[in-house]
Amino acid sequence: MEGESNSIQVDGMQFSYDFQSPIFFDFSLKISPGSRCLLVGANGSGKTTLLRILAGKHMVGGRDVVKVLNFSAFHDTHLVCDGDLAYLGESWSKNVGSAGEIPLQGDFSAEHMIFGVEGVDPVRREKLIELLDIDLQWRMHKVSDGQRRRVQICMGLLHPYKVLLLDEVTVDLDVVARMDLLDFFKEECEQRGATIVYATHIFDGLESWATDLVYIQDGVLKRSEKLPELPELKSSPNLLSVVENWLRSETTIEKKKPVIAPPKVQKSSPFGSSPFQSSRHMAYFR
Ligand SMILES: Nc1ncnc2c1ncn2[C@@H]1O[C@H](COP(=O)(O)OP(=O)(O)OP(=O)(O)O)[C@@H](O)[C@H]1O
Repeated sequence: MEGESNSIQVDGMQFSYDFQSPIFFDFSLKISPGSRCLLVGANGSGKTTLLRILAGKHMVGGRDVVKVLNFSAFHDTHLVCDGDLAYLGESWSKNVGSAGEIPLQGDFSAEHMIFGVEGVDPVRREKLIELLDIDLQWRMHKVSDGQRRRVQICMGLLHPYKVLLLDEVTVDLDVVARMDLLDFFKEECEQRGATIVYATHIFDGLESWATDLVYIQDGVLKRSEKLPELPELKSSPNLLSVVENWLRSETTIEKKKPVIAPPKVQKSSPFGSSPFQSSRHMAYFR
């Protein structure tokens, strides 16, 4: 089967928040194993939404529409439970700490947070603590945003994922931490065949880091290319100027037409019946 060769495969996806018109309409994407794929696009183009869908946080379509490692991102919960699929997104910055998306109240040390994750290879844990220069005595409610972010990243990487989804997680990191982390990710892809999708607006040092580039505009896939083969990169000084040119020359995409009427809420189902609607309410139980 063709899908087996891709770490991520999206076929004809449609997604809308609540009863709004679809952000994604007939959206398809393939990402191969070992890729370090940059996901770029203007603010509001759908990067976070796409990553959250890939992370299994929204139910979209049927089992075959959004596949990660050839399993359904939403339905096959073992992807996340076994650590094969990891997602690093929303910042903990406004919370003391966090267990997934649940904010924690209280005085926790970095050690308490990191060593609270079970079933972890101690060598990998030590490596990450060292890489991210984490002081285990840090009190999570007193550290800086960047220090808190390091603990969040460390916890998210403790299990050796096969697919890692990153939603601009390096934004609070200093340049040394950022570059060290990018090197670590590269090593993970090259040595273990891990696949990384990284949504970012910061392109420093990424020309030689990324293998693939996906550009979306208003939920539409505009480009999906191998980075070394990107023609614009041959005539531009860097990736920043390539992406800047793309975003500056964006013209309004004709509004996508919803193909489904807003579902009538049926008595038998509190959530309506359309398989295309967002099912965030279900994600809350995960
Ligand atoms: N929870 C939500 N409910 C309704 N609409 C939403 C929700 N989250 C995002 N949107 C809308 O979906 C669209 C895509 O948002 P998304 O956050 O995916 O964009 P993005 O590309 O990640 O943007 P940024 O670069 O600013 O992070 C935007 O128009 C946004 O207003």
